[in-house]
Amino acid sequence: MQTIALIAHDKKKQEMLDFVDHHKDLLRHFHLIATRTTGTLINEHFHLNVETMMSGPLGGDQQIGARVATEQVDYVIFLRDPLTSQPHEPDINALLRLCDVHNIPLATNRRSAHILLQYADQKLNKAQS
Ligand SMILES: O=C(CO)COP(=O)(O)O
Repeated sequence: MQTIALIAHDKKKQEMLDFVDHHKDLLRHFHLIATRTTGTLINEHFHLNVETMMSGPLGGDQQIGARVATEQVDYVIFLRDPLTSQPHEPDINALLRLCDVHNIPLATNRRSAHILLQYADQKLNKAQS
């Protein structure tokens, strides 16, 4: 099963919930991992069995980065808040960098996340046919 990492900054959490609601039938076919608050919220609303790491500011981005570095993540959806400075900015940048190092598809806003999931859906259907 392929793995998708889902991460949202605080001001993007509702957007992430709306996004997951829209795509939940597809997301059920993936192993989902997330930073703690994001993943807990998704689990409370949709029972998608998201595996949670630590919260972003406490090292969750780094934990997901470690999974990216060890090729255990296939896609990353990170709804970032570009208008609020984050205390753990270096961790965020490290995660984005690792996605580029390992050539992992990364979407950092909702529209690109939709496109990413359309692609993931096509790949899934191809693999199943
Ligand atoms: O801060 C985050 C990503 O940088 C998200 O962490 P939480 O999901 O724990 O809020």
